Amino acid sequence: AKNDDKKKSWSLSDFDLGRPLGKGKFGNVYLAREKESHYVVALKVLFKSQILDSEIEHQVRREVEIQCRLRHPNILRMYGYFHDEKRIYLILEYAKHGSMYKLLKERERFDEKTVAIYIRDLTKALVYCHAKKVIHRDIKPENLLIGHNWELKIADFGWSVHSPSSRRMTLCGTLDYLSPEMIEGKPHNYAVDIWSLGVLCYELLVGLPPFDAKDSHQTYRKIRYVIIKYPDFISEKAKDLMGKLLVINPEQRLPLINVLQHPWITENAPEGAQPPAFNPEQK
Ligand SMILES: Cc1cc(Cn2cc(-c3c(Cl)cnc4nc(-c5cn(C)nc5C)[nH]c34)cn2)no1
Repeated sequence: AKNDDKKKSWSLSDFDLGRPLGKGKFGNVYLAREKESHYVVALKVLFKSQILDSEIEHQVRREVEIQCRLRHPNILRMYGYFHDEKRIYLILEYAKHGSMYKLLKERERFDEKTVAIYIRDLTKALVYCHAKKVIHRDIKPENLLIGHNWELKIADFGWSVHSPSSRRMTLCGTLDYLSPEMIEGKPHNYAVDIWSLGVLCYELLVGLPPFDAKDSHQTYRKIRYVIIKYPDFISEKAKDLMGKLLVINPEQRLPLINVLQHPWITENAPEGAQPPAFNPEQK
């Protein structure tokens, strides 16, 4: 029923609502099923009052306009949106296996072949975004969901912008993924996503982000001087790739296209290699 979800203007009565999937500051995400097709979606419900109060209306508008335009297997689809008097509803793809954040907590860390597959797929999604002049700016386990075939999907484009941008962002949430130029409020571009790809690679391999520290000042300092310790179980090739992504000068970071040709990726995540399935009982 591809074409009619273009023409159709949706409303809440088109859906049976299911359990809450996640709660956020501005609203919640519910499992939902479209009544006619029985198609299962994730319905993100945002309160207009909260949005207007917090002046993040432009952010929500941008999230919608950006995510509706992006079509990629490793980017969570937005099928449409609608609103009623009090709320805005975003009709999103349902990611069957939840967030990378939860999976990482459950498994502590992943083996190098699994991480290389995730990084390969995330890099392809970012190459696609950058080709459409979109920088995500908020790549971290909380914003990555796991689909039906255990494939990674970038979600939550609430922080994405069109490059270049120097929009001041209230530093809410973890600092661990911020690049040096964002910390210093300098104009930033696509290269911030290359930096956060390096941070994510480390966290998936080690189980902790590379600049983890007891307080934010220590984290700032570690980021600004790129102070990283690699555990001895990390391979030389993995360290080589992260060392080429976590570079202070944005221009000197390894371009995403070259990430796909790096030996650690080509040897651990050859074309066609799929992410492993993690069954809940498998501990
Ligand atoms: C508000 C608010 C909360 C969030 C974070 N968030 C995203 C989801 C979510 C989405 Cl958008 C799509 N598919 C999902 N699948 C799950 C899920 C599946 N399992 C087995 N467990 C969970 C959880 N969550 C999904 C939920 N919360 N963004 O804005």
